[in-house]
Amino acid sequence: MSLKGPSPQHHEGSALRIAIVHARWNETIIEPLVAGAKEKLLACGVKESNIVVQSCPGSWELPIAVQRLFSASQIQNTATGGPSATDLLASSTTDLTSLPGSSASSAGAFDAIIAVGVLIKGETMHFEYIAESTCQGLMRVQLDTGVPVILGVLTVLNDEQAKARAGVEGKGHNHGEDWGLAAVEMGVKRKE
Ligand SMILES: O=c1[nH]c(NC[C@H](O)[C@H](O)[C@H](O)CO)c([N+](=O)[O-])c(=O)[nH]1
Repeated sequence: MSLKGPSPQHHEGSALRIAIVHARWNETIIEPLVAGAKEKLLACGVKESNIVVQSCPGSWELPIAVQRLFSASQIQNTATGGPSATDLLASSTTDLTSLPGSSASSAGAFDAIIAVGVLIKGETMHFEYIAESTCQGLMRVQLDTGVPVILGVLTVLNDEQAKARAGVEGKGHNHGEDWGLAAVEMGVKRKE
């Protein structure tokens, strides 16, 4: 067993509804990661009809793409102690629920969300800024909503590292599988 991977546990996912939100940059890596996560969801009993897959342009958009799955009333920005989204809605003169992406979607029914992106270091500092902001943003969404958001964002220094973490060309291990298992575990625990 790898020194690094999570120690395996089995959790039964037949009652879970899971969303996978993935970026479209570096799609030759994204695709196997998403497939690996979905394979493990199904292996744990999650119904195919309860797995929703959506995409966004890049990893920078992942936090807002995940957050827009929730209605404003499901987002409590308790992290800052500020007014909840409900308070803001009540005081707002604008009907925020009419804004695109703020519809009271059925996202509240999601038991966990997997956010998948592949960031590959280039010649500039762009990588660092996106990586930090995306990770902080996804952490904030999960704490604001109470719905586990599994961090499926690879932050690698070159293509070879990305391939090894997606199990591409028979190399390494597909981390998407770990993210699928984590989503089932956290989704089950959220319902306990
Ligand atoms: O998902 C990624 N987005 C990337 N950039 C796009 C970014 O996520 C946004 O989509 C874009 O800046 C528009 O907001 C990447 N690089 O720039 O290298 C990358 O490697 N991976």
